[in-house]
Amino acid sequence: MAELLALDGVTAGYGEATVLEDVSFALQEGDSLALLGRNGVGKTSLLVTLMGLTRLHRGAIRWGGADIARLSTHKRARAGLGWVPQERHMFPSLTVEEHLTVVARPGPWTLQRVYAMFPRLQERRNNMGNQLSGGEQQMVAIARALMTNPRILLLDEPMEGLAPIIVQELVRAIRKLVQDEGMSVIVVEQHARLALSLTQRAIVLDRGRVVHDSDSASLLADGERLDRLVAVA
Ligand SMILES: Nc1ncnc2c1ncn2[C@@H]1O[C@H](COP(=O)(O)OP(=O)(O)OP(=O)(O)O)[C@@H](O)[C@H]1O
Repeated sequence: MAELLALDGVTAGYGEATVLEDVSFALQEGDSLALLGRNGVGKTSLLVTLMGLTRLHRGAIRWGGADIARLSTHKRARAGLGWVPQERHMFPSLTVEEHLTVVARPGPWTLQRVYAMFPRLQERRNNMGNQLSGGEQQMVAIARALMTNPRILLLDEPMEGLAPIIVQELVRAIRKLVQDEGMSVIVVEQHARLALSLTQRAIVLDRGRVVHDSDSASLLADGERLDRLVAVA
């Protein structure tokens, strides 16, 4: 299958400060990646770098084979990078349905299909952004990214701060996206075991460097190693 995304020796950061060091990996269409590591190791910065919001000091980022280093965030989104940032950016004066329709672009993901993925959003479609629970906001954030018809979803700690029952609902939806719909995803998650159970491949960062790269199942099976890599010291 064709290469979707490739990072080649990416060193990036904020201004002169370097936060990511020599990060390399490649994903094919339909791949799912768990991006793990302790707090502050650079996971969010990696997603932000893919969106062009850090300074790329060295290395290359290829998207569908083309170098995207000079593309604006907006153009990267239009090119199919579906970013779901940690802050969910709800608009208090828009309904759920308006959140979804204003960003819609042609493609297989329609309002109907997104509602089938998140039935709760269909029930809440006339609610305003500020009348939603944290879990519902997270669903809107993912659904909104789907409405742009992305080729990959970049999910930044989608389960953070959510009640267990909502986490279950979200996990079911993400699993469906990955396994049944073949959606490419990168999931940043503090709940490492959960992220590993959702994905095929896992990368662990430590102080901005890749310190582990394997299939998710084998890291999940090696609990001792996993704890060593991601547990809070
Ligand atoms: N906008 C910014 N400007 C300067 N430094 C930043 C900025 N955002 C993050 N950093 C620094 O970059 C480093 C990596 O942070 P990042 O948020 O990417 O880590 P993370 O692994 O996602 O952590 P967490 O799980 O806590 O979100 C940290 O040292 C952080 O202080």
